[in-house]
Amino acid sequence: MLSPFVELRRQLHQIPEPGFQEFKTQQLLLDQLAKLPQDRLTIRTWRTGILVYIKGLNPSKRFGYRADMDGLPITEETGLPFPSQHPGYMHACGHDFHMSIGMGVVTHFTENPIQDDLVVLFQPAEEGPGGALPMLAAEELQDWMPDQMVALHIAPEYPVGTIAVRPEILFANTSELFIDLLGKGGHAAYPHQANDMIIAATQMVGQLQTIVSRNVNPLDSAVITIGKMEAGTKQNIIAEKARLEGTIRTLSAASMDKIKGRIEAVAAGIEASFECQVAIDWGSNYRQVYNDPALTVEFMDWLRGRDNVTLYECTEAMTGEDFGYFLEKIPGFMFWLGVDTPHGLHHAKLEPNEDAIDLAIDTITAYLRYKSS
Ligand SMILES: CC(=O)N[C@@H](CCC[C@H](N)C(=O)O)C(=O)O
Repeated sequence: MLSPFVELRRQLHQIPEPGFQEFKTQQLLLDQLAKLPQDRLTIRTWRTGILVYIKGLNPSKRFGYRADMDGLPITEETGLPFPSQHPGYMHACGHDFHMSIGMGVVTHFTENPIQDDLVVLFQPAEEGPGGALPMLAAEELQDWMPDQMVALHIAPEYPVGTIAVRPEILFANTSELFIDLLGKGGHAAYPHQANDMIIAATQMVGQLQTIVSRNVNPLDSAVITIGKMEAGTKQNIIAEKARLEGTIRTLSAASMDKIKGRIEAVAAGIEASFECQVAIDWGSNYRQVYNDPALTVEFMDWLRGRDNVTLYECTEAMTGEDFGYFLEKIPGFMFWLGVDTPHGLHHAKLEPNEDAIDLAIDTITAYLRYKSS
C-alpha cells in the first residue's frame, strides 16, 4: 500500500506547471489541506502559492518549512506509469517531492502538534523568475514571518537515507542571461550583402566560454552556461537575428560583478567586429544559499544520533535556489535529500526513489519536535 504522500507526489508529478502558473498544483494542495483537521490550521493563498499556519500548543517561536512548486519545460522520458499530463513539462527538479514532503509535515503537525507554531510555505516559480523574493514581501506573510527556516532539495547522486549538508554556502549566486543579436538578413548566396547573426552568436558563445577560464580566479568557482540558442528561419536565408539564453553561477558576489562586466565587454567587441547590435538582459538573480553555521552544525550533530539517516558533509554546489532570499532574512538552512537516481536534476529521465519521501517527513518532523521541546 502506497503512503498517502507518495500518492500525492504521483498526482503532482502529472501536472507540472510553469512558474506563477501552478493553478492545478495549488488547487490539488488546497483540496488536500481541506481534508485535514482544521482546528489548528489557517490557510492563505498568495498568487499561485499557499501559506499554511499550524498553531502549536504553547508557542514561543515560529518555524518555517518551504517547498517550491513549479515544473520545467522538459519532455518527460521516464517511462513511469504516472507521467506528466502536460506536454513539454516535467517535474524534473523534484518539486513534486518537495511539496509532498511539505504536505506530510503539515499533516503530521495537525495531528501531533508541538509546542511552537509552524508555517509551511508552498512557493511558486523557483525555476524562474523567482517566487521567494515577492513572497517574502507579500502582505500575507508579514504577520507569519518564521523565526527559523528549513528547506530541502532532492539529490540524485546520494542513496536514500543520506542527508548531505554543510554550514555556510550550499548553493551559488545566480543570474539569468538573455542576449539578443541583431544584424541584417539576406540571401544565402549573397553573404557580402548581409550580416549573419549565426556567425556572430556562435563566436560570442565561444568568447563567453573564455571568461571563466581566463578572467575568474580558479579558486573562486564560477560557471557560464548557454542552454538555448535560437537563430534563422530557413537553410538558404542568412539569419538577421539570434538569441542566446543562459545562466551565470558564482560562489562570490565579486565574481558575479566581474563576469557581468566581461560579458558586456565581449558584447561590445561582437558589436564592433560584426557591425551588429547586441542587447543583454540579466533576467532574475538569486542570492546564494547561505546556511546559518550554528543551526546547521546543531542539525548535523542531531542527525548523527539518528539511526535511519547517514549524514554526509558535502561541498558547495553551483545550483541556484531562491530559498537563498529566505536565508538572507531568516536564519536556517537547506539540505540535500538523497534520492538515488542515475539521471541528474533537469534530466528527462530523472526518477527519484520515492522511499525518500516518508524518510524526509520523519526527519523534518522529528527535528522540529526536537527544536520545539
Ligand atoms: C535547484 C535548481 O536546479 N535550481 C535552478 C534555479 C534556476 C535559477 C534561474 N532560473 C537561472 O537559471 O539562473 C538552477 O538552475 O540551479
